[in-house]
Amino acid sequence: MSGPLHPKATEISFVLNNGVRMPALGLGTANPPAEIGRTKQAVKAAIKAGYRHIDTAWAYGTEPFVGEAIKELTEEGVIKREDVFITSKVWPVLWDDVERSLNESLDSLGVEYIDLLLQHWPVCYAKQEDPHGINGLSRNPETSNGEPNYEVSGDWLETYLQMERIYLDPSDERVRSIGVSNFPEKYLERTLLECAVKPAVNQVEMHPRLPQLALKKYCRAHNVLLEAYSPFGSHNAPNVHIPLVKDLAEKYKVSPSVILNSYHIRQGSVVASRSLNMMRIASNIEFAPLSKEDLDNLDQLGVAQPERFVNEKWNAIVPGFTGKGPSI
Ligand SMILES: NC(=O)C1=CN([C@@H]2O[C@H](COP(=O)(O)OP(=O)(O)OC[C@H]3O[C@@H](n4cnc5c(N)ncnc54)[C@H](OP(=O)(O)O)[C@@H]3O)[C@@H](O)[C@H]2O)C=CC1
Ligand SMILES: O=C1O[C@H](CO)[C@@H](O)[C@@H]1O
Repeated sequence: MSGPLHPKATEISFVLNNGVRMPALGLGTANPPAEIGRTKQAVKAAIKAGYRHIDTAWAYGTEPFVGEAIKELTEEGVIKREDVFITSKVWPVLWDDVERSLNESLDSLGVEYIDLLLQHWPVCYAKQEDPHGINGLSRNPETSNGEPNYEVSGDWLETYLQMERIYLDPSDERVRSIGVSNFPEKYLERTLLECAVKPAVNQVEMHPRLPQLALKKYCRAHNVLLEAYSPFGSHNAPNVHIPLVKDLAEKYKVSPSVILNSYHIRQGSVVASRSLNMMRIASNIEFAPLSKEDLDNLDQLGVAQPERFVNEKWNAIVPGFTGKGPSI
């Protein structure tokens, strides 16, 4: 008899604070612009490999491809719509127009509802027409001197308040859960104080080089499920080369990326990781039952010197952000 059997990452799910069940492992789709055309095949391969959670966003430009993949697999009888958990997000240019963002996402995805709508960032961007942007809007609008063009009179909480009104309307079935992304503790605190619906999820950059220990403690205490993004360190996956990660991959006989996904799932967090490579999508479904000591050792990697891989120009203005922003 071989060692104790444990589930694959794709067989693990968590129950959100509103009772909705969310698969622990999501396929990320923030693909580089040149690779966006590969999204459909990656989503189809992931679902055939067992993934039941796809992470996308209004801002990625990949929603139509995610939708095509789900439509084709539904027509082939591989899945039904209700088998797949779809997350999308409201980008800062539509901070004050959640209706538009949600309707454009539903239209692009070709679905009647999404399972989790997130406020992408607690930031208000100005709207600037851009025929080469997302649905006619510039994704990262800039002023004439090349600075980010913020809507300085905007209150970032307005986005979540609009999401909450949609979520609480009993006649509106477009969204099953609402949450936030890139909210440091202070922002969560204000949201919990001023809003009626507690965010189900806070999706943040999180990995051994950015363990987010304080935020993890806060979210746990307030029953907000933490979801890790960029677990591999984003483009080119720098985290797969961390010596401790490679040692643990040897120990548990899995790939380093499975260690990086399991690091979150083992601690009760959801994780969204991306791959366009069919072999890696298939092997990333594995799970390693990391020990408490393994987890603590991985956490320590980022305590002394946190490293953030996803840097937006506004990292510097979102207080409470850990790690370096482009201008810090
Ligand atoms: N809310 C937010 O603000 C953000 C959300 N996200 C979400 O999180 C998802 C994941 O984060 P993301 O930044 O995309 O990057 P990840 O940390 O998931 O890393 C993606 C990279 O890892 C590589 N990779 C995947 N599997 C392996 C493997 N087994 N071995 C070696 N390399 C591997 C991929 O290359 P290859 O394709 O060749 O396998 C790709 O280059 C995003 O796609 C998005 O959905 C991301 C950033 C911000
Ligand atoms: O969700 C997101 O993805 C990109 C980085 O891949 C980032 O700009 C945004 O927050």
